[in-house]
Amino acid sequence: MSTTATNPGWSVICDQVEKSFGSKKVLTNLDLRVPSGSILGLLGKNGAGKSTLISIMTGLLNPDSGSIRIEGRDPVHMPHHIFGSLIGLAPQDLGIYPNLSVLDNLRGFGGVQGLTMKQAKVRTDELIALMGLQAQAKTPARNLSGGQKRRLHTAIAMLHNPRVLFLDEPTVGADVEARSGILDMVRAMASEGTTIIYTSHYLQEIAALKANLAFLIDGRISVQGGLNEIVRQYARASVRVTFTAEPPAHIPGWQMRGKYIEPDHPISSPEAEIANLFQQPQMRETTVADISVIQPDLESAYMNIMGQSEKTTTPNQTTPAQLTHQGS
Ligand SMILES: Nc1ncnc2c1ncn2[C@@H]1O[C@H](COP(=O)(O)OP(=O)(O)OP(=O)(O)O)[C@@H](O)[C@H]1O
Repeated sequence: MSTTATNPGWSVICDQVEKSFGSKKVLTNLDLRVPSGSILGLLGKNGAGKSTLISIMTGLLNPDSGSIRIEGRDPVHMPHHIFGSLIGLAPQDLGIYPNLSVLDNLRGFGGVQGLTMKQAKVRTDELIALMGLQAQAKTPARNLSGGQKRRLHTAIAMLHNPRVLFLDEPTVGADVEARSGILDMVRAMASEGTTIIYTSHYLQEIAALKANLAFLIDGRISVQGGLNEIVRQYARASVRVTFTAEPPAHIPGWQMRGKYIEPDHPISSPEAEIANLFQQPQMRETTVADISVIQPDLESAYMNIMGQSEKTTTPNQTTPAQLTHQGS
């Protein structure tokens, strides 16, 4: 069956996926759809099940139940050669040969992934330039810095230009420069039409990639949508009023945080909150050092989404509204 005939527009489809380790249920009734050619930021707390889900989507782990399609095919039963050409995976643990140079790692893995020697050479040169590792091309991988190793590891998953690329925390341990190099590589792959599933705890990276977002909470994708859509729906503006000395005694609707106070509730108009604050009698005896308006952003949305999930007692009831996949 052709991909387009069965799943027009979807690179990844997970339906009702369940996975437990012993008595521990990690994924439960998980549904996920990822449009072809998009970048998905898969977000969730430590231990939420992101790596487990990636292992299932890449056929390394069997689900207990449910169905998975990658480009219309079941990853578990896919012939090895087709699987290899469709999927690229950079897991969290580094997979490079320490005694081989950067060049030989890339050319060697290129051969394993079915590239001809000529293709492997061309692609290796491209990736070395993209990674900014020209000066280290002949350096044994064991002598690279942590961030350089991480770049090499990520590049290996990209060698064969897979249709779907899974990157599990690709910037862990990377410094600012290495991180920027990895983001450039991801953008380059996305611009070629590769679908990318990207996990990270660095929200700024997800924002910089303009990725769509999926929040894995209590074993399922509880919220999914475009970046702007998520920020619009879940992030809140706030205001922060800092005092030169001690903040005033308790003001209803505000909470103290050291030398500053901020509203203890979601606000719709920062200006109205500030005007209201200055009408309070407690404010007469104080000297204000600074008033800042905090704009709604992904971090605020993340905290609100996670906060909502903590207030629920039953899994599968995490948010009142579930967003669609589109938009950014
Ligand atoms: N092979 C395994 N055997 C038993 N438990 C496992 C196994 N693999 C994962 N787990 C458990 O499943 C849960 C989900 O782990 P997973 O690594 O998928 O989370 P994660 O969201 O990727 O976390 P992190 O952000 O810390 O990388 C954790 O409680 C983990 O201990």
